[in-house]
Amino acid sequence: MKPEVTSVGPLLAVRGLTKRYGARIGCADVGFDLWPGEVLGIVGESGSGKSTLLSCLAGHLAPDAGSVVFDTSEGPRDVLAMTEPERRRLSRTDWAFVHQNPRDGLRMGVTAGGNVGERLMAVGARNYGAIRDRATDWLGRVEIAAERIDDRPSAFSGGMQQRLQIARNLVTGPRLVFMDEPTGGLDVSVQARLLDLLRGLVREMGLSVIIVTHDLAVVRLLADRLMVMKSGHVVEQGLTDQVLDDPQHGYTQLLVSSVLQV
Ligand SMILES: Nc1ncnc2c1ncn2[C@@H]1O[C@H](COP(=O)(O)OP(=O)(O)OP(=O)(O)O)[C@@H](O)[C@H]1O
Repeated sequence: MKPEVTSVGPLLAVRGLTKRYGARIGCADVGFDLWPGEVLGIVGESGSGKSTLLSCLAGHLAPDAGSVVFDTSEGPRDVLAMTEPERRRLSRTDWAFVHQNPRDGLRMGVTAGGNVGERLMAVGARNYGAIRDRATDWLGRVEIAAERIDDRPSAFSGGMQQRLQIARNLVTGPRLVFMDEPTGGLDVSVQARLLDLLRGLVREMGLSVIIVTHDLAVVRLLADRLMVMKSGHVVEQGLTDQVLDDPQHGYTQLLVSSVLQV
């Protein structure tokens, strides 16, 4: 019998990632490993470089230096050295990206069922009935009533739109999910419910996630590990509870004590 091949390395290995905007630093010399099933939170005040870093990692922005090695099904590959079609394929199959604004991650002119179903079609699903069944199932998992399947997201509340974006992203079982302030821009009560839902899905699916947020409550609940950014640099990283309960860097201490308005 052939031995099962199991991956032994990190899912994502990032080294020396640097992006400048002219003389201004976006992010500088960022490095970390993300292991399968791990949730990494990236926190820092506004302008600290979180979005720049996430955009570079997800291939939306070309960094000036560094490497982002992803453990593809054919072995580790530097994402930055991939061709555009290769990267697009990765974004459709192994990767998912949950935007802060659901409008950036949904097709507003397509029905809720279509939004979820077209992701399945992008990875090869062809049977209409089976696609609709999977879409219905996923709407249920994100607490959207099945009877809304033929409604367009423009008829949904902000919270529903965000849950639909999550269903669209997770339906194909991605190996790595990027999230950019997924609970930002929502009412506090809606945020709490969404966070609960996300936590359930992350645990149930054993997702590997990189999540950017300025909200420490979000990472406290979701992230195994935390990276704290200031002025484009990582100033502290470690296990979430350790970093939040016993911050070593003065900047993290300020963040945690809420002296800094993030
Ligand atoms: N397109 C751009 N052109 C020039 N400078 C930029 C651009 N985007 C970001 N920056 C600068 O890069 C630095 C990091 O910004 P970035 O948006 O990554 O931070 P952030 O932590 O995500 O902030 P926020 O939480 O407000 O989104 C800031 O100094 C910002 O002014």
